[in-house]
Amino acid sequence: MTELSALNGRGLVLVGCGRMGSALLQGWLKQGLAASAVHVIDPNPRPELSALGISVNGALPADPAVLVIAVKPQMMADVLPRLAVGESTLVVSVAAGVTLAAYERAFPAAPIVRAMPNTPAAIGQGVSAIIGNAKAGAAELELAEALMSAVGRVVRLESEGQMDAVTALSGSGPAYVFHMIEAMAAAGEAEGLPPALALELARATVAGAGALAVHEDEDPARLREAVTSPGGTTAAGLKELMDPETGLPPLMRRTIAAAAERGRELGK
Ligand SMILES: NC(=O)C1=CN([C@@H]2O[C@H](COP(=O)(O)OP(=O)(O)OC[C@H]3O[C@@H](n4cnc5c(N)ncnc54)[C@H](O)[C@@H]3O)[C@@H](O)[C@H]2O)C=CC1
Ligand SMILES: O=C(O)[C@@H]1CCC=N1
Repeated sequence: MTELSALNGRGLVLVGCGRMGSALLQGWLKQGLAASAVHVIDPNPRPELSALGISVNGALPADPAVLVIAVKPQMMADVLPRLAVGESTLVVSVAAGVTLAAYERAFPAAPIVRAMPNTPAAIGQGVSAIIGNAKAGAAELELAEALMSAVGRVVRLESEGQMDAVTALSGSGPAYVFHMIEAMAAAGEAEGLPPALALELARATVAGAGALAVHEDEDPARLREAVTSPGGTTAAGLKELMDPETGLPPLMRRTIAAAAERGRELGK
């Protein structure tokens, strides 16, 4: 695995240091990237960046090892024409929707990797999917994997065509899970629990079930069955939740389809 300290000589430029950019940056600094090697471009930078010794909106290195783009897709038309890198800089973008072809128009000589992380990256528990363009060889993909591994797991995609589905599932997915916590808590309240208690139970249940799902590395259907006593409470609840017409499966199908479609629109 590539060591991020290997970037300290030529440096890394981060364009956009909001929620995702700063989560990545924290991971990189923990993995040995020197603050002095980081150059952030952001019109609204977080104040703590300069205190860390990071260059903010200053002069950029002529030939950085990596250029990471973490601005909103809607900003891309404004941002890309202001950036220029050559063939020896790896471009990594985490933006939803925007295609490799769009980055190739801006950086025709560069190896380019699209990465799709998610917000648990902020605590090192993210999952990112990566896909590179034709100029991104084994070394570049390994470097991109090292960058994204700093904030969690990494999977490599077989084709860019998978990226909108990935974005809809794992990129946006934390929001669905957070909403499930909200919905479970609201339902607990409706059954008479005090709001704080309902929220604490919902949050701890989702966290515990998530941890168990990963820890056991078992089919989630088996884990579900282990909760479900015949004729018991869970079976009664699941009868509603798993209803093929009105339950979670068709709802999740529509949810992920809508998110994937939005990704395709953002890429146009
Ligand atoms: N938030 C999430 O869950 C995820 C976000 N992403 C992608 O990450 C990217 C950033 O999203 P967030 O961090 O959530 O947004 P954000 O709004 O928190 O951060 C965007 C940052 O870009 C900066 N910015 C705006 N215009 C700029 C410009 N012209 N030059 C440089 N910086 C500029 C803003 O000041 C802000 O700090 C998006 O493309 C999004 O699709 C990907 C995966 C998950
Ligand atoms: O909502 C969005 O567009 C971004 C991409 C995945 C998560 N947040």
